[in-house]
Amino acid sequence: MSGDAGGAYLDIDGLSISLRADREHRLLRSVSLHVRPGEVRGLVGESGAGKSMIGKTIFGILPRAVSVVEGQVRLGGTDVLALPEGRRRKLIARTSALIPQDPLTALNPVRRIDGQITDRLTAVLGQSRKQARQRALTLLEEVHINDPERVLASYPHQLSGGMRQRVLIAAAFAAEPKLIVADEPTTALDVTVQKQILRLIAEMQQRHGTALLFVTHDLGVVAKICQNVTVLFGGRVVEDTDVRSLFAQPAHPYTAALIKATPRYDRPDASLLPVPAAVIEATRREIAEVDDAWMAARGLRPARRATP
Ligand SMILES: Nc1ncnc2c1ncn2[C@@H]1O[C@H](COP(=O)(O)OP(=O)(O)OP(=O)(O)O)[C@@H](O)[C@H]1O
Repeated sequence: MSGDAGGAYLDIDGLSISLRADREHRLLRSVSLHVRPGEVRGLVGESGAGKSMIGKTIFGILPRAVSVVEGQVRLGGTDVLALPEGRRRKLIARTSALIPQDPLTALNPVRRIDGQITDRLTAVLGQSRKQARQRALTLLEEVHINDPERVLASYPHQLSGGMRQRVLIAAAFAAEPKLIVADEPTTALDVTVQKQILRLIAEMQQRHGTALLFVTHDLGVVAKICQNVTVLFGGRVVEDTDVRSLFAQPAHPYTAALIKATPRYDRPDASLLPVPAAVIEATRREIAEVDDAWMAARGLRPARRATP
């Protein structure tokens, strides 16, 4: 495992979250993860691994049923979990942005695109409406929208899925955030549009030098745009490495199996092997042991053998 925190903008250290109703059942298990300015880090795992919970913790939007048990989430050195609600919101608005999975639900259906980009600029950067509108036009050009005036005047339903995602990418970069979390941003799009959007996110990230945490279940996407990767299983980090090493020498058997289960763009005919049940079982056992040690260290009762 690498996990070098030096110079990172986002530092997550020992983060555990659990259900309020059962604090010993952790959904995230002592997760540590770091993203430096200019770095693209993939956060990979199958459905239910806890990827979205990490993003939700950073943005302070965890579901009510869930709470943080321990750990730190630092943005530029400030622990957001230790801040009072108002200050936390301000810090996050000033420094961080989310590119969500589903562009349609992320946009307000009854407002024109204009206000949905410019609000952030007036509120966060204190720009006048006129300045904000000019900046919005420039941003839409940056995301390769040819007729930005028309798009600013449109309602979300008047745009295609790909166009809506371009608008959200423009909105995410609008206030020059230090950190962007992209939460499966291409899942809702068809394959050709996915490729364009992926390329666009990479291009914008490089131009702006942003720290980017790219959440995905697809190792193929990781190979394309990430430098480093954190692999989650059952809310626990099983591997944290650079992308080249991940594919050349996966350290964890689960990661090795996941690679074999991932379609390759360069070898579309290669056969795919599902992750073997034995690997999943062994990884679950490993996590159960970690849970036992975690509970013992806190003087809690010996663990039930719950599956992660
Ligand atoms: N609102 C909620 N209340 C309680 N538990 C939840 C809630 N949402 C998710 N969970 C649980 O938290 C765990 C992690 O879920 P999370 O959505 O972070 O996974 P994920 O890796 O993002 O999956 P996906 O790729 O399907 O979005 C799962 O066990 C899930 O059942």
